[in-house]
Amino acid sequence: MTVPFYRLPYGQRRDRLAQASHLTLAQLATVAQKRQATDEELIENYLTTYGLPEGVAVNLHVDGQTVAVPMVTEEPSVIAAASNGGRMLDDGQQGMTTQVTQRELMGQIVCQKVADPAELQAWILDHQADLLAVADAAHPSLTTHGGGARSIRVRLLPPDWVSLDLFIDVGEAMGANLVNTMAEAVAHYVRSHHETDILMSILSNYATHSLATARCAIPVANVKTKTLDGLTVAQRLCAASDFAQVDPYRAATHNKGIMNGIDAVVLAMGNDWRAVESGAHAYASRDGHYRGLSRWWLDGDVLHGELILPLALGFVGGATRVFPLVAINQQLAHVTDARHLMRLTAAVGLAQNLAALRALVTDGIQQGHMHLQLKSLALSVGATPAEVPAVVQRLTATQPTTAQARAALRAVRAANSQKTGD
Ligand SMILES: CC(C)(COP(=O)([O-])OP(=O)([O-])OC[C@H]1O[C@@H](n2cnc3c(N)ncnc32)[C@H](O)[C@@H]1OP(=O)([O-])[O-])[C@@H](O)C(=O)NCCC(=O)NCCSC(=O)C[C@@](C)(O)CC(=O)[O-]
Ligand SMILES: NC(=O)C1=CN([C@@H]2O[C@H](COP(=O)(O)OP(=O)(O)OC[C@H]3O[C@@H](n4cnc5c(N)ncnc54)[C@H](OP(=O)(O)O)[C@@H]3O)[C@@H](O)[C@H]2O)C=CC1
Repeated sequence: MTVPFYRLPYGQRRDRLAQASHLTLAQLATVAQKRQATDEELIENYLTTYGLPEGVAVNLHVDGQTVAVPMVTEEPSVIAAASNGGRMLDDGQQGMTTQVTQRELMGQIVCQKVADPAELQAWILDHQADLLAVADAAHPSLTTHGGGARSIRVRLLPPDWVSLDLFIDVGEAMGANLVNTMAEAVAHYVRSHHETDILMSILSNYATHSLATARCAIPVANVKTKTLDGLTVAQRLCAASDFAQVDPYRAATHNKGIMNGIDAVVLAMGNDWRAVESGAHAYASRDGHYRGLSRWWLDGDVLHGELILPLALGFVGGATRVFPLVAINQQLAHVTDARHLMRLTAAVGLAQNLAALRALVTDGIQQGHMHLQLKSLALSVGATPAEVPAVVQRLTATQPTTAQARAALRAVRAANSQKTGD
C-alpha cells in the first residue's frame, strides 16, 4: 500500500519533491537550510520555512505616544512610506487619534429551507438565554478571561434562509477557533430542540463589531512638497479620496495602499491577514458599492483624515505565542492588549494611505517607489548584497529593465575584477 505523502518522514517528502521537480543540490541545500523544527509542527506537508523581511516604521505619533511599529513585508517603499506618512501626521500634539468602541466577533449558524422563518426567528429569540449559556459552556475558560457570548441576532434572508448570529466577546484572542467551537455547540442545541436544517456554523470574517478608527487633523503645510504648497497638495489629496468613493477601480488600489501597512503589521503581530483582508474588503462594500476605506477632507487649512475598518486582531492565541518574534514585536510597539493593537494598526493604515496619496497627486508614485525598488531589481538579477549599491548607482533610467539591471551587474563585476586584478 502506498504511504500517503503526509505520512512520509520529512527527508523522504523533501527528496520526492526534489526528484519530481529536478531541484539541484544547491536548491536542495537552501530548502534544508531554512527548515525549522517548530514550523514543521505548525502546518501540514511541511517543506521549509519561507522568511519575509521585517522592518520598523518610525515617526508614528499615536494618541500622544511616539511608537516604532514592526512591519513584515516584501515590498520596497512600504515602510519608508509609513514612516513618511507618520512624519506628515505629526501635528506636534496628540498625533493620530484612534478608537475601538466594541470588540466582538460573530458566529453564524445558517439554517436552510426554513418553511416558516418567522416562527424560527421567534423560537430563537425566546431561547436566547439558553443559547448564550450553551455557547459559554462550550468554552468556559473564556469567561474567566473576561469574555463570553453576549447577544443573538436573527436575520431572515431570501428566499428561506435564517442566519442565527451569535456575538461573542473573545477577550484578548482573535477568536476564530473560540467562536467556531461555540457556534457549533449552539447549532447542536438548535438541532436537538427544533426541527431545523442547519447547513453550517462558522465565524464571520466581516467583523463589523470589531471596528478600529484612526483620525488625524494636520496643518496643510505638513503635506507641502518642494514644488507645491500645502493647500494645493491637500486639495489634490482630497480629490483623490473623493474619487476612491465613486470608482471601485480606483478604490481597490486605494485600499491596497492602506493594506500595505495593515497587512505588514498584522503579519508582524502573528495574526491572520486573510481574515483581516476579507473583512476589510467586505466593509469597503458595506452599502453595496465598493469604495475607499479612508476619507480625506479640508476644513480651512486643516487636512482631516479618517480610516475605519474591521480589525479582528488577537494579542494572544493563534500563532502569537508560536513565533518568538511576535512577543518581541508586541514589546517593540509597546502594544499591551488586543484593542491597543487594533488602534495602532489602523493608525499605520492611515499613515500609509497619506504617503501613497501624496506621492500619487504630486510627483507620481514611481519616483519614490521605484527608487527604493531598484535594490529589489538588483537582487532579482543575482546581485549579492555587497554588489547592490553599485548596481543601483548604475541604474539611471526611471524604470530600468531587467536587461539593464543585468548589464549593470556585469559592469560592476567587471570593474570589481579589474580592481582585484582577477
Ligand atoms: C518612498 C517615499 C517615502 C520617498 O519619499 P521622499 O519624498 O523621496 O523622501 P524624503 O527623502 O523627503 O523622506 C521623507 C521621509 O520618508 C521616509 N523615508 C524616505 N526614504 C526612506 C528610506 N530609504 N528608508 C526609510 N525611510 C525612508 C523617512 O521617514 C523620511 O523622513 P526623515 O526621516 O528623513 O525625516 C515617498 O515617495 C512615499 O511615501 N511614497 C509612497 C510609496 C508607497 O506608497 N509605496 C507602496 C508601494 S505602491 C502601492 O502598492 C500602493 C499604491 C501607491 O498604489 C496605493 C494607492 O494607489 O493609493
Ligand atoms: N475564518 C477565520 O478567520 C478562521 C481563522 N482560524 C484561525 O484561528 C486562530 C485564531 O483563533 P483563536 O480562537 O483566537 O485562537 P486559539 O484557538 O489559539 O484560542 C485562543 C486561546 O487563548 C487562550 N487565552 C488566554 N488568555 C486569553 C484571553 N485573555 N482572552 C481570550 N483567550 C485567551 C484561550 O484558551 P484557554 O482559555 O484555554 O487559556 C483561548 O482558547 C488563527 O490561527 C486563525 O488563523 C481558524 C478558523 C477560521
